[in-house]
Amino acid sequence: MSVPALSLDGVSCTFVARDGDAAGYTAVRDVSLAIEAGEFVSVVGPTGCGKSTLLNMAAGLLAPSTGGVRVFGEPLAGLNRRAGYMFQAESLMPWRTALGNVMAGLSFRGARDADARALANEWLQRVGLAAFADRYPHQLSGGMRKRVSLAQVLVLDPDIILMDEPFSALDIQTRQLMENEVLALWGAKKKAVLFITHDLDEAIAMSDRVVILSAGPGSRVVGEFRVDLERPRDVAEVRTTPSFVELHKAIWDVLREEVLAGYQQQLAKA
Ligand SMILES: Nc1ncnc2c1ncn2[C@@H]1O[C@H](COP(=O)(O)OP(=O)(O)OP(=O)(O)O)[C@@H](O)[C@H]1O
Repeated sequence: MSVPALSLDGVSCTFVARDGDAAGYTAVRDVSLAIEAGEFVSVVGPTGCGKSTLLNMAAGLLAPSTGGVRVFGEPLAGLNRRAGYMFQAESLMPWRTALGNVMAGLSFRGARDADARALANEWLQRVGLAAFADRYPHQLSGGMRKRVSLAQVLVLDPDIILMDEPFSALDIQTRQLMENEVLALWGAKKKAVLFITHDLDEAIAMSDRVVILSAGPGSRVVGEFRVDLERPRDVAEVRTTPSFVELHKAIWDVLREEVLAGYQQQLAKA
């Protein structure tokens, strides 16, 4: 059997409470999830259930309180260096041009300037920004900045890509364009992807598998659905197919309960 690119093995994460509560707050409890090389997996769940916490553990930014993370079979200690991350927040360096931003990771890794420049230009071209290489982030649109971030991640050729609601700040049309671009790039050179979103349509349209987390505290996996929709997919078109609609209904049947539970908890906290 092949070794998964990424596996979370019975991970839990308890945050220490600031109010002196000795038990702290357990965001996720006993979650196991394996992503094969080349597989695109989305995790959905109600707001605040612990999706980002899972991703941060996979990135090595947060150590699990119990359980462990393995990367291609090796226990992860410290940062996950085989993974590239793309987060919801803007991550570009405002003092560097688009090209400078894409080159940065290569330079940090010790690449020769000319090589880094050539590869970064190649990636800017792939994400449709060849003509904008000299622009600074503030001179680019939100969608363009996301494209630069994408190039910044992919230029390093990571085996695993971790994405935390990367397009949630974009308008719907730009978002769909970006989703299609990600799928095209992923299809050309399949990597293991862990994609976090609260948008079920996006999760189904993009993924091979959708994993559902329960409402917190102590979120756990409450459902897992394989998405056998044909590829290549157009994220806007695929949503209108009967198989998509059927799958959406089946997943929503499970997710709805959790979303309602999460909402109730938020009201209780307020
Ligand atoms: N550093 C921290 N200290 C204490 N509690 C935290 C910390 N980080 C997250 N939490 C709590 O853990 C829970 C899970 O947070 P997380 O950000 O993983 O959820 P999420 O599912 O990604 O949320 P959203 O969908 O709103 O982005 C939340 O209740 C949050 O308040």
